[in-house]
Amino acid sequence: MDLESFVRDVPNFPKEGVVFKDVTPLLKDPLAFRECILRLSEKAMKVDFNIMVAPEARGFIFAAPLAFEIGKALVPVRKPGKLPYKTKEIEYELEYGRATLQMHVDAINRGDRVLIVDDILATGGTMQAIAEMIEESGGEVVEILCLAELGFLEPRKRLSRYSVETLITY
Ligand SMILES: O=P(O)(O)OC[C@H]1O[C@H](OP(=O)(O)OP(=O)(O)O)[C@H](O)[C@@H]1O
Ligand SMILES: Nc1ncnc2[nH]cnc12
Repeated sequence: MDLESFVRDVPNFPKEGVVFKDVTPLLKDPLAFRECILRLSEKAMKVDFNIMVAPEARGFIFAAPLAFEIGKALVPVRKPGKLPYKTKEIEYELEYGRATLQMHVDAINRGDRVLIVDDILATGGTMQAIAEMIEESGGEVVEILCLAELGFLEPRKRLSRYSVETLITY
């Protein structure tokens, strides 16, 4: 199945010059979404890790069924003010602006082996920020796994310290 055909380009969203990769057509097609989760599972099962970490909001959509499918722990990274316990946070830049993400201070323990999951890898800013929080907590990022990467933004250069796997490359 050609998963790429279920991702729609929306020019000039959320701002002029950005071509937004819209995954909602993929979510709306049960067979395509299922195929996507199974293909991500195949990749994730090759990795020796104990915790999956994913950012709000689109990361959750892919990480939750994936964690369920392969029986792994899931740690949510959220936008500010959403997590109820003590948090650590990081400010970062992504393709279309600046943002902040938070994680519970006790979510990652020293020695944890972490797989980070998201939908779109654009500049890699979001992944780099999450990796920093994980490493500050003593965890090791063993892989970054995303549905699609925007190769022309060269996220792999910025993430050269990490193993990066994706299903679609633009
Ligand atoms: O590689 P980058 O340049 O950092 O961009 C990628 C990030 O941008 C999007 O999230 P967004 O912050 O738009 O949040 P959302 O999932 O709530 O839509 C996407 O889901 C990734 O997390
Ligand atoms: N072009 C893009 N499409 C969808 N999500 C994104 N996150 C960052 N850049 C993006």
